[in-house]
Amino acid sequence: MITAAPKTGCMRTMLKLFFITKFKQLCHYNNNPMRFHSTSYIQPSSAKHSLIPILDLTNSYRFSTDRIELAHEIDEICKNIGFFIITGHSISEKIQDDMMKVSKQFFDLPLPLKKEISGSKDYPYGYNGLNDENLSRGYGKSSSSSLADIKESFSIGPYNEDPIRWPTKPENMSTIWLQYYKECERLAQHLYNIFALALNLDLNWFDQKIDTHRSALRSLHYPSVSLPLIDNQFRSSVHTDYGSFTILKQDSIGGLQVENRLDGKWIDVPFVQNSFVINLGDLMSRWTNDRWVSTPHRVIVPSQNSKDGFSVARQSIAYFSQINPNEIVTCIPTCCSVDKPVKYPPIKSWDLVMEKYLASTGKKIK
Ligand SMILES: O=C(O)CCC(=O)C(=O)O
Ligand SMILES: [Fe+2]
Repeated sequence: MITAAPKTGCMRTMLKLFFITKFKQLCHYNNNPMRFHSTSYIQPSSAKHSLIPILDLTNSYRFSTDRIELAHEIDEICKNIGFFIITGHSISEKIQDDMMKVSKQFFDLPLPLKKEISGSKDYPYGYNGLNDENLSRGYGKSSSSSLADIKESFSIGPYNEDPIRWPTKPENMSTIWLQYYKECERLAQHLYNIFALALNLDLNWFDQKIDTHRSALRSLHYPSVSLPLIDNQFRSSVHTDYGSFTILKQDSIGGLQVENRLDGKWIDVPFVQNSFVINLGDLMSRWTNDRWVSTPHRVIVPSQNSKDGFSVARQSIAYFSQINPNEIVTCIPTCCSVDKPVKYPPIKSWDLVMEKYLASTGKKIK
């Protein structure tokens, strides 16, 4: 339960907000709009849709007033762009580096070894090769690409459900992946707590919805290819993520872009050392009755990162946070009212996710 802050705490928070607002105004006029927390206080409305805010979580782990303040900021961001970058998240750089390294070793293996574990309708994880996926097919809008994404990936599901199918090499893959998965699980729990506050719910409202979650961890490799690409071909074609939200680690190569919903222009997601990109998925948007948005994004080959007519390879790691597979997704109580009637019929969370997954892998086209 959230308890009301004592009056002195209230005063302190108000004063703090006042000074933060003033500080942010200064930052803004110094042409540095990216490095502060909120989008809500000073930016013109178009900026709410065209900046990827950077949030430092450090104090939100320690002080409830900071958690509440952060929750307000996150609510604004999730209403407008649904993407933000977090620092101060408590996942060590060593664990992140190990995960990148072991994934690279896997992708460097000969194709038959990588294909030992392939995904199917019954096991939607394992290896997906260069022609296996077109994310925009699941997205199904006119801006979709008809060409496969130029990427390969390896994914796992939860460690406490069916046994995970591991490749035979590299040997330490399972240890490092499980460690990374569990760190993301912890970070996701913290984010759910903040999301609950942002939606005016009890801090622990999401706990029972995620205690048997079926989140997936996926490592992505975008190989070096000769340029120029065929028109309309992408490393990851335009899509929205399917589930609750994504915790993404990207390397410094660049190329991840988010669509500005107001003018359709593409916004680059900057690389920030030791950070994660958080973006909402379709399930969260539906669950909140569209109070929060699941924003289209894609990965292009950035022109500044090519060498001798070839693109430089890129790597990323995505943890797709899902809720319990049997949870019925129906409007979160604080997101619907007489003025905001429920928009969507109830649906089982796993059905929602699988529908899109199968469409993007061509196993079932919508
Ligand atoms: O690799 C990235 O930066 C983003 C990948 C992505 O959006 C996805 O797999 O859903
Ligand atoms: Fe995505």
